[in-house]
Amino acid sequence: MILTVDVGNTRIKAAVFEGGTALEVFVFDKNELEKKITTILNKFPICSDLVVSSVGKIEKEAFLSFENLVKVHFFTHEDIFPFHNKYATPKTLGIDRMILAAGATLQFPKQNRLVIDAGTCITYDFIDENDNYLGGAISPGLRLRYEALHNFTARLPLLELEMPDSYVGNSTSQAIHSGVVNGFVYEIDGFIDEYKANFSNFIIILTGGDAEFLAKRLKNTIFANSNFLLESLDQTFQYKNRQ
Ligand SMILES: Nc1ncnc2c1ncn2[C@@H]1O[C@H](COP(=O)(O)OP(=O)(O)O)[C@@H](O)[C@H]1O
Ligand SMILES: CC(C)(COP(=O)(O)O)[C@@H](O)C(=O)NCCC(=O)O
Ligand SMILES: [K+]
Repeated sequence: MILTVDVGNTRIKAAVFEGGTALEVFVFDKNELEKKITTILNKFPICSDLVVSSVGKIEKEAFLSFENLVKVHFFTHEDIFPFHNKYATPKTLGIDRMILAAGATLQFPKQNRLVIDAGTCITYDFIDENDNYLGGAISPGLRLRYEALHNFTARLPLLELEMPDSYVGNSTSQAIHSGVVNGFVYEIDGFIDEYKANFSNFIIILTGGDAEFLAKRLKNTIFANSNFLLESLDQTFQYKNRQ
């Protein structure tokens, strides 16, 4: 039994896995890390390993206090991944993107794969059928768009996510909702169309905090798997142990 932990820029997600199945998923804030991990390990005392990927401000040191309970594995660029990394700056590639690419490679062998992670940022990662990781894109996520409009202007309010009535926003708030929500959906459909035009066959994996919201609104039919990064951590850890 292993505990996987994904430290993103907004929240921490964790799951206990046994034989490839998530038994329970937890979502919490950075300042609750120590308390939550302790609670989880008390609930699942037969956990042998704690497997982490972090792109947030939390480093390996934050997990060292658990070393008397479990083996701690903090993924880094030095680990072995099941794809050929063609990124021009492999050392600066987000470790979350590497785990997503590894999960896609292991779970969907020998095909083109596009992973879209709609979290703090939207990340796009493409791994071709020969297991070459080619790169993708990074753009602001849904919440970040609302916050950026407010933080970098004098007159735009900070709004909570709401479905716009129309693409023609007829008030300041409707114009913001249209720009943020429709812009977010159009961008992702636009990228998918671009990949479709260039690759006859590929699978799309949609994940991240906004995946469920997004899946219902895309023109392209895609199922959301909010736990894909946690599943990929489990699979990449099993892969590493087979090497
Ligand atoms: N309770 C919540 N707190 C923060 N963000 C949330 C929450 N529920 C949904 N979201 C959405 O999730 C997105 C962040 O996704 P998440 O996967 O948590 O990010 P990260 O992996 O970067 O930490 C935000 O754009 C926001 O719209
Ligand atoms: C792009 C990211 C900020 C996404 O983080 P997230 O939205 O998952 O919190 C992260 O993958 C990162 O810090 N990447 C480094 C740059 C790169 O991947 O090229
Ligand atoms: K992301």
